[in-house]
Amino acid sequence: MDMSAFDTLTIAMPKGRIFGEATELLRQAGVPLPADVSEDSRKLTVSAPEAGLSFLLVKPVDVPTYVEHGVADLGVVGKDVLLEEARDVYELLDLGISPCHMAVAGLPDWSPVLHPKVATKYPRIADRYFREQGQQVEVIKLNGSVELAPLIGLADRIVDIVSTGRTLKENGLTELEHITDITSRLIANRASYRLKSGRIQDLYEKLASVVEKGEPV
Ligand SMILES: Nc1ncnc2c1ncn2[C@@H]1O[C@H](COP(=O)(O)OP(=O)(O)OP(=O)(O)O)[C@@H](O)[C@H]1O
Ligand SMILES: O=P(O)(O)OC[C@H]1O[C@H](OP(=O)(O)OP(=O)(O)O)[C@H](O)[C@@H]1O
Repeated sequence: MDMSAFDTLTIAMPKGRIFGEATELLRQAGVPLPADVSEDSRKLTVSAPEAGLSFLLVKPVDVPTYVEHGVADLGVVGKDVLLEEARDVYELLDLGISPCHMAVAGLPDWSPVLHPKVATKYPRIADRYFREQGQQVEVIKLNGSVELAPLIGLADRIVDIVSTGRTLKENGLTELEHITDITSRLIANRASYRLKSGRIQDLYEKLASVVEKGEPV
């Protein structure tokens, strides 16, 4: 039996790094994911009407936008994106997947300057971090290959994600300060959270129980 649009839950899924772990977690929680909710698929929206579910396959940084505007009821997204985008959404659950951390890094022989230049994909996080440290910096926004900046004199330091540490190591950089730990989160649209509370609560509980068991996804 197909459910009405009112009962359908739309979930914004991040393509890329988080995707595999996120879909595996949903499967473990008993969510029937259609075969074309897959990294190989070029489809951007997939529905499973019999389960009352619909999936949007989107860029990770856009997940909070879809959820804030209510075109998705729920989303899966990294805490880094939530901190950077500062969207008006509920953060429901730490899914514990795709762990990494945000750090300040630089050349090992870096010596302090009064107003360092900081290159980053995360200008808000960097701004807030250095403000809290009482340090004035000039933030330079980049969209990738951030580790290059100190090597070629574009910046004195970087703020970026560290996971294995391989990118820092291979570029001769060293981690200077740990800013915050990052994992992926389940987020919800504020109105959906009230209007679809039964379905959202049901999925929340199933996911929370999988996360609590802590089995590798
Ligand atoms: N080593 C890592 N580097 C970057 N993000 C990581 C890492 N490990 C886990 N993550 C998580 O994965 C998310 C980024 O995923 P992904 O790299 O697919 O997206 P993206 O940054 O939009 O990709 P792109 O590099 O194409 O711009 C981050 O928001 C973060 O929460
Ligand atoms: O500690 P590691 O395991 O090396 O992972 C960290 C690196 O991975 C990410 O870059 P990404 O691969 O997304 O490329 P980008 O330079 O295009 O952002 C991140 O921005 C770091 O550069």
